[in-house]
Amino acid sequence: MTTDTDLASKTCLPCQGGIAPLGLDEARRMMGQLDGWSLSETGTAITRRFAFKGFAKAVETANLAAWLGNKQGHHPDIAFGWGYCAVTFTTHEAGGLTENDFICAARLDALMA
Ligand SMILES: C[C@H](O)[C@H](O)[C@H]1CNC2=NC(N)=NC(=O)C2=N1
Repeated sequence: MTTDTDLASKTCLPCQGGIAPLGLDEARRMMGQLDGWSLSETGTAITRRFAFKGFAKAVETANLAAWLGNKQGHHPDIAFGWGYCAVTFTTHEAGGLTENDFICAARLDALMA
């Protein structure tokens, strides 16, 4: 999809309070630009669960997601253990999803590809 490339080439804007989160319809529309991510039931977060055959890859992925978050100034919630790493993006300042979450998701996908 060409739109994936577009999202991954964007840079997160600093999050500020008072920003309205994307509505559920808009969030669903944005999901069309990502593969492998799932939208939370409330439409306020997106998660991708990476599966591996061991622990080292899970740790590597957690580190990569943390590095990306620091670089973009937009920080994911990360859970990992043997065989998996789950990365969740939401915009705390907005109380839901913003384009920043989709940018970081697309950037992580590009790094993992
Ligand atoms: C000032 C700074 O941009 C904000 O505190 C950032 C930092 N990282 C963040 N990360 C995420 N995931 N959501 C935020 O709202 C957020 N806010």
